Amino acid sequence: MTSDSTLPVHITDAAVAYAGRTVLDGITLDVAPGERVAVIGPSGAGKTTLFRLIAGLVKPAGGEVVTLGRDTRHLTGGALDAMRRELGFLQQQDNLIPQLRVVHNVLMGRLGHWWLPRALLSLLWPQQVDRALAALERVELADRLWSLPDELSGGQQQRVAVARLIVQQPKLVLADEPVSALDLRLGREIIELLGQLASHDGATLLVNLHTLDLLPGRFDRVVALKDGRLFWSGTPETLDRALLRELYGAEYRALHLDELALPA
Ligand SMILES: Nc1ncnc2c1ncn2[C@@H]1O[C@H](COP(=O)(O)OP(=O)(O)OP(=O)(O)O)[C@@H](O)[C@H]1O
Repeated sequence: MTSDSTLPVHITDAAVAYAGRTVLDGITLDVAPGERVAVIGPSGAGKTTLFRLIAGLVKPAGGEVVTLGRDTRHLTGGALDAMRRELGFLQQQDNLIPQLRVVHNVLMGRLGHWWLPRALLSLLWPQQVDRALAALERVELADRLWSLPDELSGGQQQRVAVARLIVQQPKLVLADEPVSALDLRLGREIIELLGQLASHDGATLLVNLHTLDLLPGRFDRVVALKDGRLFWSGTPETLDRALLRELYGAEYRALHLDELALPA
């Protein structure tokens, strides 16, 4: 049983250990429906592990993790599949299947909604092409319906991956460093498209973000992790330089955070 099963993410005092080494500890975090949350912190802080924990890919060594109303400690088989259907993933790269044309890659987002025969048929004869096209129009790639991923730039490939999320209609999107391989302008486009999944499609959004320039105006909340613990949480507007220095330590200069435009 859970104390609040209505939240997309409800984590209480969770810990994760890899081979006996604790990498997340004392994590308590609630995320509201439709909220856009950026997860930040230095390398090795535990950001990816937090996403894996929420997705049910790792089980908490202690505490409780409830994702989309389901306690991940007890999820197996069909219940796990059902939760994953409602979860959308976006990684830094390699989100697309290189052998499949854009239309098929986008329609992979429907796979979890289709019976197996329809899914197999779609690989030969794409089902719901109009749906793929509408999603590609939203990411301004309607003219690339029949391209192969290799024929697209890195930014275009990420936009196709966002189109796949649009057709999937996940309740919760976990985007793990989705713009780390892109320059600032292309990264901004992807973050804005992800934001529309929240504002237009009602999804809840968690983004592991290294590019802090993209925070203002695009996220409701920032959650900062350090050494496997929740270090700070607040709005992007309340982040200040002293806090970032303490959070990032030696990485502060290497990441050029002293050049970041901040209130103080
Ligand atoms: N499968 C694993 N087995 C053992 N240790 C792991 C594993 N995955 C991650 N770790 C360790 O857990 C800690 C947290 O890693 P994680 O990838 O979650 O950090 P992160 O904040 O996402 O880092 P980065 O920003 O560099 O990607 C690190 O010390 C890492 O070495």
